[in-house]
Amino acid sequence: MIVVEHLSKTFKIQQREAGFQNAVKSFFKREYREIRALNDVSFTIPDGEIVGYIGPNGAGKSSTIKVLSGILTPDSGTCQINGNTPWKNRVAHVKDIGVVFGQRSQLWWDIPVIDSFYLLKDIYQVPENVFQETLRDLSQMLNLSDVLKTPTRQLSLGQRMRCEIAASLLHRPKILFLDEPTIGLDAISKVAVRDFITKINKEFQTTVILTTHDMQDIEKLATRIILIGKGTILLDGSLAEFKALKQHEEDTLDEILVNLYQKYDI
Ligand SMILES: Nc1ncnc2c1ncn2[C@@H]1O[C@H](COP(=O)(O)OP(=O)(O)OP(=O)(O)O)[C@@H](O)[C@H]1O
Repeated sequence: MIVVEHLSKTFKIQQREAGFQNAVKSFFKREYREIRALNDVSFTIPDGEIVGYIGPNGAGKSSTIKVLSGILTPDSGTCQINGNTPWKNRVAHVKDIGVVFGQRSQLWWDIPVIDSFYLLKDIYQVPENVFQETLRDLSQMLNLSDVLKTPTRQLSLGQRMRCEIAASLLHRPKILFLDEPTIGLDAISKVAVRDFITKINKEFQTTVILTTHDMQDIEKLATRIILIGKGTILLDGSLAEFKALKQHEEDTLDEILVNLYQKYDI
């Protein structure tokens, strides 16, 4: 169970005008602008749910995932995930969660994928027999046997993403945070990733929070949608409720979303 209450996070960004004079000026007097990345964010997610966490660029999606993973400490608010506060009980918390940031890698770049997996096994202290069993299952489900001996830097994006997802699940977490897991993937890889997420959710009741700009991911996977804009939760409901917001019969999910962005001016 994930319980998030009144999370807020503000970033201070250094600013200066272009040009040499302004560079010198800013060396002596720094000017900052504040960005409220999260503004009083609250939601509760029961075990086994797949939530689509959507919103425009810069809305606060990754910041939320970072707070929930314990990477970022909020300015205020609380978060309890299976009884742990992510940024306080980090060691206990990371055993419960898997995280994939589509734009970053958790695999070591120059070594074969299987070696990265063994390093993660040691980091998470996964017993040998559990590791072998999980590795076999994940390799089968994600079709990894051909790529395990390849260094990460030589993998295609789709191959790497399948390895990233496997890496996040080697310690059998109950909760999976996926930040843009299908970004840049071709149709075959997208479908493979979506099928896999559906499968682990059905088989192991894994709770999934998924951020994506691909509304087909949402349609295929999410039973619930949370819309965030300018750091504020604007909508929280079922996929059916989201679809019911269409203005014309032929509106796609993207068009419903664009209408909402316009309505909320985000
Ligand atoms: N480390 C940081 N320092 C300063 N500002 C940041 C930092 N991380 C995020 N921000 C700002 O916080 C806001 C929310 O960013 P965030 O990455 O959470 O958005 P997002 O919804 O994930 O966007 P996208 O869809 O583009 O990935 C943005 O305005 C961003 O510039």
